[in-house]
Order: sequence, then structure tokens, then C-alpha cells
Amino acid sequence: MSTSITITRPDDWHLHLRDGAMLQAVLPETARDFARAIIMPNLVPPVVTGAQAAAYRDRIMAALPDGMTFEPLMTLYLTEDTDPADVAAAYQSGLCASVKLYPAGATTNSASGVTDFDKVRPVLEKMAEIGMPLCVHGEVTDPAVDIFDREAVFIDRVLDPVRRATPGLRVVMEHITTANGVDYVKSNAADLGATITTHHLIINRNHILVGGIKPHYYCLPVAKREEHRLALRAAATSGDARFFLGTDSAPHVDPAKECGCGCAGCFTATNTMPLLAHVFEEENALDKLEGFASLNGPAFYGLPVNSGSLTLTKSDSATEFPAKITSGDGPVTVFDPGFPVFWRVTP
Ligand SMILES: NC(=O)N[C@@H](CC(=O)O)C(=O)O
Ligand SMILES: [Zn+2]
Ligand SMILES: [Zn+2]
Repeated sequence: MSTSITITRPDDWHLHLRDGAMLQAVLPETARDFARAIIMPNLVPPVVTGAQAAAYRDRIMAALPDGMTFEPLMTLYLTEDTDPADVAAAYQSGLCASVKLYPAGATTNSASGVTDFDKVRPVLEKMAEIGMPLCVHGEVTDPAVDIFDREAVFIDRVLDPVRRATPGLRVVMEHITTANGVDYVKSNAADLGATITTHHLIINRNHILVGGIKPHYYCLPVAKREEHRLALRAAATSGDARFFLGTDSAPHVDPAKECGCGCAGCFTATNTMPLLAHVFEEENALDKLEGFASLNGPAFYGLPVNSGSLTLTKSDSATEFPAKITSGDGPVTVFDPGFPVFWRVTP
């Protein structure tokens, strides 16, 4: 027996494609199922100017295999030297969809991020004026703050003050991992949204640490307690349009994760849609999957909904996802949910 659902073709509102050989390997994994994605700018060096974003966009389009369609929505990495006029031009030309704020040192390749928020005030004010969204990696970097509390503390110490100081600024809290993040979004107006990853709907911190350390479950913000995972599931499946899919699929080659100081990031591009169908079915909310993956994101960004569709089918035999994909830089492990999944994307 098989069941299937067909939804509007989804988008990924938070994606790492990297560059060079890695870009070549991971881009088809996303383009197979997704029409568009917000492309994170944390390359080395980061994508800071409109000209750099245009060049990166060209490299992405050159890496797209023949016969696939995909639209990269570029972002600019906010630094203390970012020029408000350059940001506005990149947005108004349609090249860039948002600006990305990384607190300096918060995550992978964030060394050029922001330390002094007063220095970026003119950029944020310009963005509020033109309606350009700010995507935020919401963790404080204060070494005195416990890593499991960094998101909650960021909301109080940074995010709320920045939003109050910049009325009209549209903000996406990226990859929220806590009930605090969910509650903060819900207690605000429609100018605040949040992305939720596939893996944070599936793992809690036990999955990383119990029975041996699992480097492929380590990402930032790090997965939290079970009660937080349940809050994320409730938000994602609620139908509240302020919550939408951002996979944060973040490939690192295996040697960079399976070592004494492993990189943060889970690679979920390959199997995200079947995993989401599994999660939404568990929550008796398959009817909310289209909103989460295909409708709420475009509504927040003020973009049209995709015209194509995607069909997911559930059968009696478990779907065999590849354990790894191969890149010119080395193997990349595909996120393993740790349970059988019976959904697959119908080719
Ligand atoms: N999420 C992660 O754990 N890693 C991301 C960076 C990020 O999104 O914070 C990466 O670029 O590898
Ligand atoms: Zn991040
Ligand atoms: Zn990310």
C-alpha cells in the first residue's frame, strides 16, 4: 500500500552551498527538490559586497547540472564596514534577498562578523527603510554563557534591543533551537519570522552525546533538551506562517567532522523532504507541510510562490538514502535520522 502527497515545490530559506568542488557536489542535492534557496555568505573570505554576491551567484549557476533549474537567493555577510548603499543596490536589483548577521566568532567562518552593533546601525536603518530582511545567527559568544543558553541570552541581550532600536526592521531568526526562540517569535508581530531545520525537529542533545559522541549530529546552534525539540515540532506543524523551513544543510568533509576539533554542521540536503514528511505525519500534520516548506517563506520574503510541485510517496519498504555523497574535497556524510523512513520524493 502506498500513500502520496503533492505540495507546491518547496524552497530552502537557509542553505550552505560552499564553493568549488564542494559546491559542485552539493548543489544537485538541493536543486533536485527545491526551486530556490537563501544562500549563506560564510565563505572564506565571506561574501560581503554586492559584486562578490554576483560573482558567487555566477559560480553557483555554472555548477548547476544541465536539465536542473534552481534560483539562488543571495545574501550579504554583515560586517562593521558594510556600506548601506551597496546593500540597498543589491536588494533593489533583485540579486540579494537579505543580509546575514553573524555575531563575531559565533559559528563556522564567522570571524568577520559583528562585535559593535552601533557600527552597523546605518545599514540596519537602511534595510528597515527599504523592507530588506535581516537573517540572524542568534547566539551570544560571551565565553561566560553556557553553550546551551546562548540562543536564549541572545534574544534578551542583542536581538530584542536591536529590533527596538530599529523599528520596521524585518528579521528572520535562523535555525531556532529553543522554546525561548519559538515564544519570542510568537509574542511579536509579523515582521519577525524564524527558520527551523530538519535536524532540530529530529534530534535533541542526547542524540549527540549518549552512547558515544556523534560528530555528524553536532551543529550550531547545538541541539537542546527534548522539551525544546518538542516546542520546535509544535511550531513547525502549527500552521503559523512565521515559521518556515531553513535546512541549514551545512556540508563539511568527514575528516573535518570526525576529528579532535570537529566542525559544526549537519548535511541534510539529500533527504530533507522525506524526513519532513515523516515528522509531519508523526505530528498528524501532513496538511501543514506545504505551508512550512513552500508557502510561509515566500510570504515572509514577499516573493511569489513556486509554480511547480513535489510529490512524496510513502511505501512499505524503508527508503535507502545514501550514507555519504562524494565531493572532490572528500566524502560528506548525509544526516542519518536514526530510524527508518518510508517516504521518498517521487522522481
Ligand atoms: N549550522 C552549522 O552548524 N554550521 C554552519 C554555520 C551556521 O549556520 O551557523 C556552517 O557553515 O557550517
Ligand atoms: Zn548559523
Ligand atoms: Zn547555517
